[in-house]
Amino acid sequence: MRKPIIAGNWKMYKTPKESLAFLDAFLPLVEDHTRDEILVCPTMSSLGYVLEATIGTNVRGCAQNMHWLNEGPYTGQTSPTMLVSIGCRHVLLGHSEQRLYFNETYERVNLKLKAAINHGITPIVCVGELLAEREDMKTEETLRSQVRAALRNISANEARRLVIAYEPIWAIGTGSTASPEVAAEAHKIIRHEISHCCGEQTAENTRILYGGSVKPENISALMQQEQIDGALVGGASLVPTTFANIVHYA
Ligand SMILES: O=C(CO)COP(=O)(O)O
Repeated sequence: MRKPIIAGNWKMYKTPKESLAFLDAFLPLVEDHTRDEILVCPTMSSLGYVLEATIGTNVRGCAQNMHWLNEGPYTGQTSPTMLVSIGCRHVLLGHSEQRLYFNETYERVNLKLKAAINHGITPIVCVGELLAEREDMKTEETLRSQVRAALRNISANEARRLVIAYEPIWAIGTGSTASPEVAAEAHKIIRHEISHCCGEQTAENTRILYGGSVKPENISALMQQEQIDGALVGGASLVPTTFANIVHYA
């Protein structure tokens, strides 16, 4: 059984004060919820506050990125040991906004993935095709090569905690969600490639989340697909009641 994850990616929104105000409103709305793991991913400046405010609750704070080394002359970066030191046990890796605007590559995602695993941090690796790739019938090829590059030299044992997020770039922030069938088809391709890289059992156990214009109105149809094990929510996770509704309708 794969326990679903509902994660809210706050991107570059919310100061520490706004993050804490969100949690004040949100935590009571989901406090009895045990069916899914619930994550929020604030910016680095808010992460410590969020981690502290969620101690003893069913919500966890997740970093939006990290470096693969423990320390060094890398301005602007945060290391896995630094995340662990503030109690952070989840990280997003290879988000499309990192890939599109900050030259993130799957070679680096692979290094980060290994570092996360070595530090006991659950990695949520993002993959997903551009609209042009979908239109050129290159979705399968793109997803397979992304998964293969991210999972290079990762053993089945290391991939135990792996989570993948399928986020088609054409669905992010556009309001046009992938249909449940289209998403499920992509998840099947991803699961197949995981099986290729790390074995069938790993593929069966890996949670694959869908992301891209998830809202309270479309979450339950998406979650009805056997292949879809949760959601990575952007814009709709910024408002406590909206995100709580997504958690409840999932
Ligand atoms: O990028 C996303 C989550 O990581 C999706 O963003 P939206 O839900 O705003 O489309």
